[in-house]
Amino acid sequence: MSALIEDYALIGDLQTAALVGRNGSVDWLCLPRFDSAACFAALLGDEGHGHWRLAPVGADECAHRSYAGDSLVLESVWETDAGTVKVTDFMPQRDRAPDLVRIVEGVSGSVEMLGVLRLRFGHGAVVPWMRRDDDHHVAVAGPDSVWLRSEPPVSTFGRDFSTRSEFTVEAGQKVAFVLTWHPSHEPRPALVDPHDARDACLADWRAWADRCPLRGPYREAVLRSLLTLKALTYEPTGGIVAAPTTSLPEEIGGVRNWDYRYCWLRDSTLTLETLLALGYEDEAGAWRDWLLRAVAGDPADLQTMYGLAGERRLPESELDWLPGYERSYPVRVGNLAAGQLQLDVYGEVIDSFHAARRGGLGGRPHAWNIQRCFLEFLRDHWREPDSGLWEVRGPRRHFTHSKVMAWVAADRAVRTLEEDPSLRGDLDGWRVLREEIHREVCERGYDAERGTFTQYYGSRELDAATLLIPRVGFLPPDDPRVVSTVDTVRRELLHHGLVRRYSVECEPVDGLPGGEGAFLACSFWLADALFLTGRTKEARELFERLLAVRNDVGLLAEEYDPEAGRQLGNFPQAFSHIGLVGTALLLTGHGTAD
Ligand SMILES: OC[C@H]1O[C@H](O[C@H]2O[C@H](CO)[C@@H](O)[C@H](O)[C@H]2O)[C@H](O)[C@@H](O)[C@@H]1O
Repeated sequence: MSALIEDYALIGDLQTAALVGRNGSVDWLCLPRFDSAACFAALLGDEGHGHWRLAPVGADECAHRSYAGDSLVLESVWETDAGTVKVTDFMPQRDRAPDLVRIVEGVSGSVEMLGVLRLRFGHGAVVPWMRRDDDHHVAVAGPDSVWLRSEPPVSTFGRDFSTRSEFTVEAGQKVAFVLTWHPSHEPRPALVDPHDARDACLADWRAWADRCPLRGPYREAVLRSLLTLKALTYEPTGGIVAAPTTSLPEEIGGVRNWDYRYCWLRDSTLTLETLLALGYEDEAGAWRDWLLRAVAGDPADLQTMYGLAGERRLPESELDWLPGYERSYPVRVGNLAAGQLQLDVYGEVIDSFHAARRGGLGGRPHAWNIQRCFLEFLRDHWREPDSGLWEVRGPRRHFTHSKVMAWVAADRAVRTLEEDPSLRGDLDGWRVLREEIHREVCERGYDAERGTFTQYYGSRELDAATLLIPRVGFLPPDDPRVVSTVDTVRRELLHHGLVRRYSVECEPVDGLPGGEGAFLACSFWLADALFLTGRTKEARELFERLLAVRNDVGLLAEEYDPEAGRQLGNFPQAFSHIGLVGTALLLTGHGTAD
């Protein structure tokens, strides 16, 4: 039986990230980048697919754990009959090879410890050769090499295709393990001092967190979300991944298992707006520059997602040797949705440029050219059906949310021109375009009989994405159509107090078998819509309910099964954490609808 998704904590070095279970096992780690093959893939299989457990002999789970202050340095405390130990796990921010550091510290008594390391490169498929070299245990297979050492050296030996470390820690003693990856054709990189690295790592994260201006009741939750969003950033390029995992299921045992280790324009532009709203201009600027590089070219070739450096080919395939999280099969890498037409993306990107300008981020001369090209593309294509923000794998439709976001694109472009007449653009033509889209959405996307915006033209289905209509400024919050849409979505998509993105009961629009949990980002959007339509108390209650869904270290997956009380989907997911920060800002008077 795998650990629960919410049993994991995240550590990372701004180029990749690892998931550490409450049982002391690192069950997921891709090296050297987020989108590289995993060398620990037990998350999607079992220990034989690679993991590294470090725990007192015979103990199941740590007694409690937390991050050291506002950092990504994880401290797990183990209480045993023989004494107490603390294990500190982190990945030093990188200026060289990636390291995973685990420091065991005796707190009281004398505790026997066991480390079991099973490296399985190639997403759990490749068993490396091991050798000893210069106080290290070295694993090599093909392009990958991993070096393990401990300070002080402890008894470490091979058994059953694993590397075991057996030692005892007394109160006050420390044993530090450092696992270092590097390309196997290169010499071993310089050694990192684990204790100095810990201090530096803590100082870096704290300095970053200190820049958050938000005070008050939600500061701790917001900061953890911000730290998580920052941890999903690939620092060398400024790209931001949607989540560090692939194929954590949206339904246990189901097929809705996708690879999120890529940079979605939608998720990332929302991350940028979130960071910018809190003054994190460096990250926002790095993302904006990433975006300008990634999307350069014909606007018709715009993808919904890219690789960490803007790579375009992300072919989807199935890893048939991995059984999947709790047998949720297939495990996929790559993502077919990259090539879908999703019209909302144009609106999100242009909106983020608009937010960046208003947030004081200095312009880039070619940024406006790209927006103009996008607008011209939309003018010719906005009437086409698309796959929508939910990336349905069924037929393309005229999704109401996609058209609303096409309106956002035109609206922001018009407003930018009005604010800065020195820019070139077809102001009159774009005003007409904005008006045309608005009229059509109100005529064809709104069901007057039911009193609600619908998922797509002519459908009776609902879509929680229509909750964003007041947030993006398409209609004012007190418009009766907005108020009744919020009520209808709340009545029909609410599932044990949280919101489903759409109904999957009868003939699902997404073309996929099976169901899924409540969608956490949509649940935050309902809280926003309730707040904007004046129902502050209900908004706050829903927000508090959502805060309670976070795991013990403040992390959220994509979805939640309220009946089973379990998190579902890739973890931790940027979309959910963006939702959390957005709602907290609204509730505390720091955010506004556009
Ligand atoms: O459910 C079907 C789709 O699910 C994934 O997309 C979802 O995650 C994206 C990243 O967070 C988000 O941008 C999108 O709105 C979500 O629907 C998956 O990546 C798709 O391939 C899949 O069709």
